[in-house]
Amino acid sequence: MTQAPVNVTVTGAAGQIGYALLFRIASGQLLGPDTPVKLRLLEIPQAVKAAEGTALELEDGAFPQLAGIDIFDDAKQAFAGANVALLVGARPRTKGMERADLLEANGGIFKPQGEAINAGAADDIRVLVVGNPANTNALIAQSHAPDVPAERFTAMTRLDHNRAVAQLAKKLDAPVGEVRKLTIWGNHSASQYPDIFHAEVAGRNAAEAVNDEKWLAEEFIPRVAKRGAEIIEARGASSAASAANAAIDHVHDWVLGTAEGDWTSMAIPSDGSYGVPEGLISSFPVVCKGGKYEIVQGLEISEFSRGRIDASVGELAEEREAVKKLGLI
Ligand SMILES: NC(=O)C1=CN([C@@H]2O[C@H](COP(=O)(O)OP(=O)(O)OC[C@H]3O[C@@H](n4cnc5c(N)ncnc54)[C@H](O)[C@@H]3O)[C@@H](O)[C@H]2O)C=CC1
Ligand SMILES: O=C([O-])CC(=O)C(=O)O
Repeated sequence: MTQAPVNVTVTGAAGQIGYALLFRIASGQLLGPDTPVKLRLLEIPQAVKAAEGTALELEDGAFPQLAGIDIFDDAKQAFAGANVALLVGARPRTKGMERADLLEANGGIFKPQGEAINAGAADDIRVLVVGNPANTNALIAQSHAPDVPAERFTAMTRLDHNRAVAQLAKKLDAPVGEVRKLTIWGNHSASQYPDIFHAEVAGRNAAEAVNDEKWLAEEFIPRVAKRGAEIIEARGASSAASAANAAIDHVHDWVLGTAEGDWTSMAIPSDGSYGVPEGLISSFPVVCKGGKYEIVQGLEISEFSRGRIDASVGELAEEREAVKKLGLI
């Protein structure tokens, strides 16, 4: 390891995703085993002590890739020099809260974090927003970082992607490693559209192999889209280790590339491809190479898919209007 350490800022470090995520980063799974990392943890003042406890445990891991840990309750300091930023901390919805209240509460978090990224992050900063509502939180942060290229702000739909891969593999009784080219379109919400029409399983077209539109419409799509709620119901808490795993996958593939002959799903600022209004942070099929992502072009979109993509993208456009009205973007 002769390389200079990469600064990775993680917000919400004392939360449940943070706890699962930090050990994976420290062990070299985010950026590869040869890249040393320095962790910069951001928490609210009341949770700094808990983050310090996690830092003690990280130390006890004796990870050769971990070059240091700093803990902050100030965003400007936490993002100073950041090369990778994982924005996990967010305000969860509580009883009686309307969607607009949630957007407003999160605006109070993602606006100053966007400003802090703009002020002090490294030139090669890459941002992944995990905290919900992830797509629109990413839009808020991005709009307050005018000096950072817009495409560096992304939101996480990789958990949805991985969930869809697993469900499809199970249906076809195939190993997950045989599933390729699946796509999540739209918002990380129940309106998302997991698309298997271009997917392949063991080299065969997945939709043809499944050959069961009823299963697709009534089981697969709702199961993937509502998996978050299913986990909450079963575990009594929202997905944490699987969300951390997906965050690792997202950044790993963005920096180190997607596998040859495959693609992944990332929520990224739309360039207008596939009729998604420009600027919305919406999930697309992407290929990553040389540290950059590119939308997979030229896929044929059936009527079945079109309606579902439009519905999810419509929801994103409504969220954008709502945060505009609140003066958050
Ligand atoms: N995009 C996705 O696929 C998924 C997103 N999520 C979302 O990720 C977020 C985090 O989930 P958990 O870790 O389970 O929540 P958690 O409640 O266990 O942890 C959140 C942490 O964020 C901290 N925090 C709050 N405001 C902060 C701020 N301004 N700066 C820094 N830290 C702050 C809190 O103190 C807390 O420690 C939630 O919004 C959740 O809905 C969860 C699963 C999947
Ligand atoms: O549903 C939730 O609250 C957490 C989440 O985003 C997911 O598991 O996909």
